[in-house]
Amino acid sequence: MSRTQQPWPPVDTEPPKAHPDAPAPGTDLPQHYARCFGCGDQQEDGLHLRAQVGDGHTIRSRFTVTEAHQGAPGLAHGGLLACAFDEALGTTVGNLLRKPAVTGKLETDFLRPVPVGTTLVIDAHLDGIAGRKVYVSAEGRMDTDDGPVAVRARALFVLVDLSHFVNHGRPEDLQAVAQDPKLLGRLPVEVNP
Ligand SMILES: CCCCCCCC/C=C\CCCCCCCC(=O)SCCNC(=O)CCNC(=O)[C@H](O)C(C)(C)COP(=O)(O)OP(=O)(O)OC[C@H]1O[C@@H](n2cnc3c(N)ncnc32)[C@H](O)[C@@H]1OP(=O)(O)O
Repeated sequence: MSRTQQPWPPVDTEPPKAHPDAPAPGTDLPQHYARCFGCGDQQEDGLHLRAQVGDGHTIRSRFTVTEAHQGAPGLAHGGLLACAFDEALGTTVGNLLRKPAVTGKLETDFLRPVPVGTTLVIDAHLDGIAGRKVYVSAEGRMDTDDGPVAVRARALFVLVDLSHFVNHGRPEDLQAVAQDPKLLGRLPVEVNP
């Protein structure tokens, strides 16, 4: 199978435009949900991604592979690497557009094995928007921002109304958030895509 990529974005898109209230370049982003496997501090073995806004529709995330994230001995599980990219890409869409969105499609290219102890530096970029469809891509480098690329990912996120989460989330978790809103980070200003 060839690694030749299809054109990206796969459809005609408008250039992305950050929301006027999007956090400025240099801003450290809070976790979006304390129980999120990707970023939450209440998930002991979660990925604990930390993200910072970059220039020009980008967000840089960092994720350190721990013993809990192994697939083969001493190496990161590919599914968890995909999870890290899902989080990094979703954070980019949510924070720059200030609108809720969910992953519709996520594809990953695993270029190098990633040993336990590695910190992946993941640079994600908003690529284009077509109606509710938001195209975003990222690459993850080993340990430093100029390290070798280990993983690349591309995703389609679909903008949704907040009712998506209210209608589909498990009631006890929604209730926990209602009782302790601090479980959620900064919510999007615009709730209607
Ligand atoms: C209270 C919290 C608020 C949060 C916001 C905070 C912001 C702060 C910052 C940061 C947070 C983010 C960090 C998290 C990161 C992790 C994100 C995840 O892991 S999300 C979980 C996994 N994903 C799902 O569970 C989706 C499950 N799927 C669905 O619910 C639906 O299928 C959905 C919403 C994706 C689409 O359903 P439809 O009925 O609304 O719309 P239709 O018409 O089907 O699709 C819309 C368009 O998208 C295309 N589309 C949809 N899925 C596609 C696919 N797989 N491939 C290609 N196109 C697809 C369709 O063809 C359509 O295109 P055409 O408008 O007709 O051109």
